[in-house]
Formats: sequence, structure tokens, C-alpha cells
Amino acid sequence: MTETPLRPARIVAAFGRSYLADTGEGPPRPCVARGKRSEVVCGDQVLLRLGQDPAVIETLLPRRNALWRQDAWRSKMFAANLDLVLVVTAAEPTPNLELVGRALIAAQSEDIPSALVLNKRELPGTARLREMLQPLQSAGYPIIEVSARQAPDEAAAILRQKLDGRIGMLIGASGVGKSTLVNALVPGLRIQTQAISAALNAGRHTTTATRLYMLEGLAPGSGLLDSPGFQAFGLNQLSVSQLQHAFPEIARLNGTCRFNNCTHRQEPGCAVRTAVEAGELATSRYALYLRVLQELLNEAETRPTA
Ligand SMILES: Nc1nc2c(ncn2[C@@H]2O[C@H](COP(=O)(O)OP(=O)(O)OP(=O)(O)O)[C@@H](O)[C@H]2O)c(=O)[nH]1
Ligand SMILES: [Zn+2]
Repeated sequence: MTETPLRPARIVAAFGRSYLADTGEGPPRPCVARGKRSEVVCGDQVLLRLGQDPAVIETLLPRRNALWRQDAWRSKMFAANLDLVLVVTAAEPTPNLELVGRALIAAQSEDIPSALVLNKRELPGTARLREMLQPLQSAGYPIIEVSARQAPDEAAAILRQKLDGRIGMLIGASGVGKSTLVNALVPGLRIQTQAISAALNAGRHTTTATRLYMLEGLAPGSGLLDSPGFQAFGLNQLSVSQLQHAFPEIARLNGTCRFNNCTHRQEPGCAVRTAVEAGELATSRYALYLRVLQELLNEAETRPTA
């Protein structure tokens, strides 16, 4: 018996151990992973064996990057091979800058470029929000102002430009307007979502499935990854040096502290603390660095030794 050849494909939906893969031809194909462990995530590039239903993922190709989500118990990888993370904020509900800061750490530590999307720009609280985002802008993150409700076509046009040739993900606290933006960006979203649920054969539970919507009319491979119900990033897998690298304004000072392995806490001759004291590095950002650092150190202490 001759085996059908392998086809490269991209995972566009993941739910439990059921997947949909886009081969670039026809609708996405239902497929399953070989072996027991489900280690395939949305955005993964794979080699598919067609000719059976569901198709079989024979090979998982190396990932360029990955993002982890955190639940009460553990960090779990949920997306891979991203080119852009768009962190959405708005003046209402009360901005969650902690989530914004942590999203930027997750993206930056994996070398995924990110930008801030300030949605609901017509709200009176926007001027204040701009001030709050100032430290992030100084650190180098661009800010894109849109109004998904009042000017959806304009918002879509601006974001489509950013997504041309890229796979992007929208991240933000509940109520900032992510669904409104996804709806503006992906025509026929509801129909696509229903088709995905039907193909995954998992019914209404798929509302929590991570999905990748390929965007028409842009360079091939442009898409938007949607991860509903997303709560918090898993950052516990980071090393201290990865964390330092994840703050552009701290990474810039790399090598200028007295000690090579400076953690930027109490060490004498710390260039980072000097910059904070001089007002050159935002105290809010330094405080976030210290909080996440402490979490990593606590985690390392409780981690069972292999
Ligand atoms: N004023 C204003 N309201 C907006 C804008 N964009 C979205 N909204 C409203 O904000 C509310 C929340 O929007 P959603 O798109 O559901 O927000 P979400 O981020 O998807 O929220 P979750 O589903 O809870 O994660 C809705 O009432 C939207 O109509 C905007 O540009 N201006
Ligand atoms: Zn230091």
C-alpha cells in the first residue's frame, strides 16, 4: 500500500486534541495528532498525512515563538508562530495596565513585536489613558488609536495594514472591545466560527477554542488569532535574563551595572536603579519588573527538581 504524501499546513483551530489545519487549498481539514500528548497549538506549522479522515499530523515543524496562558494551576502553551501582538486598551472599563504590561513581557520575551491599540478613542478618559501609556510609548511600543464602534471601517483599515503578511493576535482585558475589533476585521466572522465548530465536531464548547482567521485581500499568510476567554499570561517559564530582555528600557542598560549578573534589586552600582532614581525609567515599569522577578524566584523555589 502506498502512503499519501505529506502536505505542509497551518493549524487554524485547536480544541482539546482536535485540530483544523489549513493546507492553502479548500476549507481547513479536521486532523488529529499522533501519540497521546497533545502538544500542537494554534499557529503551528505541521506536515499532514491526508487521505484519511481525520487527517493525521505526522510532524510538528519547529516553532519561531510561542505564548503561554496561565490558569489556576499551570502555564499552558496556546499559540505559536506569531508576528505581531496587539495589546488593546480603552479608557472604559478602568484600564488594566498590569495585564497590558504582562502581555508586552510575554510577547517581548519571545521576540514578537507588539503595539498598543487604544480603542474607544472618542471617550473623554482617553487623554488620561494616553498619559498612563506614556512610559510604554517611551519604551518603544507604538500606540494606534482607533474607535471600533464609531469608526469600524477605519479601525479595520488601520489594523489590516499592520497585519499585512503577518499573523497577529489581539489581547486585552474584558470589555476593551476585542470582539468588536475582530468583527470589523474578519468579514463573516459568525459564519466562519460556526463552520469551525461544526468541523471540529465539538458543538458549543468550541467558544473557548483558539482560532486563527486568515485574512483575505492581504499578502498570503496574513491572519488574526483569537483566543476567547483568555485571562492571564503564563510568565513562569521565563528565566531572569529573559525577563530583563523583555523590558526594552532595561535591556538597553544591559552590561552597564557593576555586576554582570545584576538582578537590578539591591546590588550596588545598579544602572537600572540609577535610571529609576533619575526619572529616566518609569517607576511603574520598574515595579512591574520587580513583581514578576519575585514571582519567578518564588516559582523556582517551589519547582520540583527533576
Ligand atoms: N464607546 C465605545 N465603545 C466601544 C468601542 N468598541 C467597543 N465598544 C463597546 O465596548 C463593549 C465591549 O466590547 P467587546 O468587543 O465585547 O469587548 P471584548 O474586549 O471583546 O470583551 P470580552 O468579550 O469580555 O473579552 C461593547 O459594549 C462595545 O460596543 C468604541 O470604540 N467606543
Ligand atoms: Zn542592575
